[in-house]
Amino acid sequence: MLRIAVPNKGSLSETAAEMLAEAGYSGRRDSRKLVHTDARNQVEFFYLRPKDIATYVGSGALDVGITGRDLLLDSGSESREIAALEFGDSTFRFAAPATSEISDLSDLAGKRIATSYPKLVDDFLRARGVEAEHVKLDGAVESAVQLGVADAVADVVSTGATLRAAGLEIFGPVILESTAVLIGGPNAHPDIDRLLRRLQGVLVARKYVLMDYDLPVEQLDEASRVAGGMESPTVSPLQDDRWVAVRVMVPSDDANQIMDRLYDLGARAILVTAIHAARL
Ligand SMILES: Nc1ncnc2c1ncn2[C@@H]1O[C@H](COP(=O)(O)OP(=O)(O)OP(=O)(O)O)[C@@H](O)[C@H]1O
Ligand SMILES: O=P(O)(O)OC[C@H]1O[C@H](OP(=O)(O)OP(=O)(O)O)[C@H](O)[C@@H]1O
Ligand SMILES: [Mg+2]
Repeated sequence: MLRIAVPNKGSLSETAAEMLAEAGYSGRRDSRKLVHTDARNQVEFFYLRPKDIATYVGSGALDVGITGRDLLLDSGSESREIAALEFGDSTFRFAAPATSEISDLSDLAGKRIATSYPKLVDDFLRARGVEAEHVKLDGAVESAVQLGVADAVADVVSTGATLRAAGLEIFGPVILESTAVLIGGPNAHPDIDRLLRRLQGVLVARKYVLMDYDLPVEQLDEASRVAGGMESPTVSPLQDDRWVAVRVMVPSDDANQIMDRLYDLGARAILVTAIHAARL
C-alpha cells in the first residue's frame, strides 16, 4: 500500500482533498478521522498537520505527502519536491510598520523578526550575510511588532489584507514563492508514479477543454496552427466530403479566442465540453 500524508486542516486541506477525490481516491468522511484506507486503490491516507508532513515523509514513515513548498523548506527534512500541484499559492515576505526605519533587507541587521517559519528566514538571511534574530511564533505574527516582541515580521502573504490591517508594509526581496507540492522521501515506492499521473491528470482536466468543430477541409492546416492539440488534432470525415469534423484539446483560458479564430477560418458548430479526467 502507498502511504500518503495529507493536510488535516488549514489552507491546503480542502483543496488537497478535492484534488484526490477528482483523481479517483476515496477520502475520510469524518473530519476527526486520522487514517483512511482506500482499499480499491491500494492507498492509505494519513491526515496530519501540514507543518509535520515533510518530517513524516522525510523520515520514510510515509511514502509521499501533500504540503506547501514553504513548509517543506522550513522543515529541514530529507524530503524533496516531486511536483507542484497548482493550488495554495502564496508568497513569503518581510514586513515592518510603514513608519519604521526598516525598509530594506540590510536594515534587518541586529533586529528581531517574528515568524512561524524560522529556518526559511534564517537560511534566507544567512545566504545574504544579514545577521538577525528570529522570534518563533505559531501564528498571527502580524501582531508581534505592535506588541513589542519583534521589529519586523516574515510571513505568508496571500491578499495582503492581514498585513495592511496590522499597519505593516512589505519590504525587501521575495523570500519564497510557495505553492502546494507533492513531496517524496527516501522510499522509492513503485506506486508513486501512478499517484503523480493521476494528480497531473486532474490538473490537465481543470486546465483544458475539448473543442469539436466542423471545418471546410481546405482550412485544416490553418486550423491546426490555431489549435494543434496534444499530438495533433483528431480529424474525422463528414458525409459531405467538403467538410471534416475536428476534435482538439485547448487550454480553457484560451477557448473563446480560439473559437473566434476558428470561426473566422470557416469553422462552424464549434462545441466546447469539459474534461472529467485525463491521463496524458
Ligand atoms: N492565505 C493563506 N494563509 C495561510 N497559508 C496559506 C494561504 N494561502 C496559501 N497558504 C499556504 O498554506 C500552507 C499553510 O497551511 P497551514 O495549514 O499550516 O496554515 P494555515 O492555513 O495558516 O492554518 P492554521 O493557521 O490553522 O495552522 C502554507 O504552505 C502556505 O503557503
Ligand atoms: O495576505 P492574506 O490574504 O491576509 O493572508 C495571509 C495571512 O493568512 C494566514 O494567517 P491565518 O489566517 O492562517 O492565521 P495564522 O497567522 O494564525 O496562521 C497567514 O499567516 C497570514 O497571516
Ligand atoms: Mg495560519
